[in-house]
Amino acid sequence: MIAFENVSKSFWTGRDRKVILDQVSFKVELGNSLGVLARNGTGKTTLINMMAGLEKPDEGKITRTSRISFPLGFMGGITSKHSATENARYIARLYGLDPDYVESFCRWLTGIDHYFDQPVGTYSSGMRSRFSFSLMLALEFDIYLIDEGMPSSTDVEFNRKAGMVLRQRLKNATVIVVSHQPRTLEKFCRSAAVMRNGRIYMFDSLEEAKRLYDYETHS
Ligand SMILES: Nc1ncnc2c1ncn2[C@@H]1O[C@H](COP(=O)(O)OP(=O)(O)OP(=O)(O)O)[C@@H](O)[C@H]1O
Repeated sequence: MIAFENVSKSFWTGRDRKVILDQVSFKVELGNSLGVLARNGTGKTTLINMMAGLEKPDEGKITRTSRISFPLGFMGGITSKHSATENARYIARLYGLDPDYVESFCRWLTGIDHYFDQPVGTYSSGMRSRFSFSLMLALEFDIYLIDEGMPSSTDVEFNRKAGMVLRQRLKNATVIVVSHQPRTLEKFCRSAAVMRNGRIYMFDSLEEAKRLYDYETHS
């Protein structure tokens, strides 16, 4: 479970305050995957980072009682000067998992062959995003945090394997996706919310959320 209680967050832009959340309260229970619709620049990444514990609220309380992933695509835990092998084994130890399992899972999923033993700094952006996604899937969380859908990979074999593993994980896991596109949320979510003007409006279905979002977008 993730619960926000009276959470506020804003940034000083040099001229005024950009309000991301203003006294917001909501809860995401296990099994109730949530999609949050928000227009670009409203604070999607900030919201996901707060759920992951990467950003602190200015006020209020965020409670996490489950194993919550880092945001999909987040490279913060990965060191560029070390190889994928070293990173995978180190991160496995941090999470109390078998390093042999995590290394071989990531090798299989990324399909980057001998580059797996080269420094991550030498990878293309596609290779990096495949590696960080494979790590997230190797670690098995209760709640997966996804910012704007799947990583854009042109590797057909990776997309096939990653999609298969993700579907398997989602049978037991809960997903929170933030996106500006309702289509991204359709695949994953049972309930939906709209984020705008520092507030989060919760709905039981994506259809209801889309009505408010479309109204906002077109008005
Ligand atoms: N550390 C920061 N300092 C100042 N302003 C920030 C900071 N982080 C984010 N912002 C501002 O807060 C707003 C929301 O940023 P955020 O990246 O969360 O939005 P987003 O909805 O994910 O954006 P996009 O759709 O463009 O990816 C933006 O105007 C951004 O410039």
